[in-house]
Amino acid sequence: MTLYLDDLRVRRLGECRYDSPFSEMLSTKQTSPHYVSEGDRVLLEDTVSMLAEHDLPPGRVPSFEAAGPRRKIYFDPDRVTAGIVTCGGLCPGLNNVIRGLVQELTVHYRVKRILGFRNGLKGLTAEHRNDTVELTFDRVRDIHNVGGTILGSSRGGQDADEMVDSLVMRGVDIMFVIGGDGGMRAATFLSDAIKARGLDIAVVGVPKTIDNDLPFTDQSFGFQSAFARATDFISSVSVEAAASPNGVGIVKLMGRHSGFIASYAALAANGADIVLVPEIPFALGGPDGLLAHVEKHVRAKGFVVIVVAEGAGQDLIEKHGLPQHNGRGTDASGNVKLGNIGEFLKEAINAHLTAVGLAPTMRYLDPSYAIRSIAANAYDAVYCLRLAHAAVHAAMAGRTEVAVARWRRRFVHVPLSLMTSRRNQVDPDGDLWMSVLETTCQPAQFGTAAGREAVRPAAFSA
Ligand SMILES: Nc1ncnc2c1ncn2[C@@H]1O[C@H](COP(=O)(O)OP(=O)(O)O)[C@@H](O)[C@H]1O
Ligand SMILES: O=P(O)(O)OC[C@H]1O[C@](O)(COP(=O)(O)O)[C@@H](O)[C@@H]1O
Ligand SMILES: [Mg+2]
Repeated sequence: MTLYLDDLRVRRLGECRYDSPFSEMLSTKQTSPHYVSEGDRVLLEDTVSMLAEHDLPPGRVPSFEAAGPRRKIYFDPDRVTAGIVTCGGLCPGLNNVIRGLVQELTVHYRVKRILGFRNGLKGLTAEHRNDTVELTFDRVRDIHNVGGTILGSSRGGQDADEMVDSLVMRGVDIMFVIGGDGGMRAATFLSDAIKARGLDIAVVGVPKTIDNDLPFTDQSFGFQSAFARATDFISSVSVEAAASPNGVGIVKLMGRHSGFIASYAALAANGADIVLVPEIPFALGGPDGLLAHVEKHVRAKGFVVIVVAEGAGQDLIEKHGLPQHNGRGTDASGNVKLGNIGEFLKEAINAHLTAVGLAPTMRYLDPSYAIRSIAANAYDAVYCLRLAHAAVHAAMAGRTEVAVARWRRRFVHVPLSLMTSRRNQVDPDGDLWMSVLETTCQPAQFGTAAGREAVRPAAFSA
């Protein structure tokens, strides 16, 4: 998808007429290596070759509006009501973002009314719209020390017009939606419905995903805390596998369509022999298949450690798996329910090693919720706070249909629709995956493309 400057422009509700509380601080600021002034923009691309491909004058190259405070703002803080909602799966740092939004709104902009809608976007339905929490700084002061979200979250679709009715009835001028791809999509529908009615309500998204699968953001908040926690489980199975006869350690980590957690956790633990991600299909059987590779490790050093992302190898489960491992349908938000690749591998490897006379000791861990329910670490705490600052500045300056993100280390405004225009995935040709291959020494692929189709592993032969 080629993006042009106009695709990256952010919608504004109108002219900014009020002095911002930051106007004095900003009066002498200009772009420097560590600051982007409000009149400047941040490049979408960052290599000479990519820029050269466009062959455009500097003012036309694709670029994002920089996030941050403006000298003039759109909303009169005295008359603003802000709303906050968290939706979708949990992720470390949700409470930090809520706290940061409330702190910035109340301390600097002196906004007096902030409503927390409960249990995700369900909280904006007619049935639940009056069941809100008044968010004051006192109420949120200590919430960043715990995981989860004080507002609750949920999955499942809602009617956009009903949600707009709720915002109107509760007098909300600015709505902050902290959510993943589903939440960003819902925020886009909400913005569309607001625009169709000609209402003066800003919608600002704070992208949240433990899977790190949202585009136009270097890494999503909470991701670092989550993969750091995941390394503990890799270490545990490594210790167990190494101490057991023919030990096989398997850790299944979250990552529905993107193997970032598995890749980063494996790099951090630096103890995995094999990493399997949804982006790179693999074959089980055959001389260069996964099972042969596992066997090689067990024969050579007595054990093997495998890190697998939950979305990996779904084609194999469909084809060779036992019915209890299959995925079934979709969840309330329309996300596919995946087959259990961890259990599938456990049985396939157990059967294979037993068949070749290496009866294994299997050590399997599925820490899923244990890694996403924790509090944010120090790095993510800072990141969440800065995203919250950016979101409040964007909203007060009348930006709408926008998400705040960190792109190439700068905080920027990304049009909401772009956040769901593609999925961030581990690039098999990218340098992250190269690092995984360098670290694990696993082959670039298990089985040839043709082999992946044709080879049926012995363990699952009819
Ligand atoms: N296609 C959709 N249409 C309308 N609303 C959606 C859609 N997908 C998701 N949503 C809304 O976004 C919320 C969160 O989506 P979900 O996929 O569960 O999590 P996430 O935001 O983490 O990806 C859902 O509760 C629902 O309200
Ligand atoms: O059991 P739940 O709540 O549906 O969550 C499971 C899924 O949530 C995820 O963490 C991602 O969810 P989000 O898109 O909501 O961030 C996946 O990795 C995982 O498959
Ligand atoms: Mg999602």
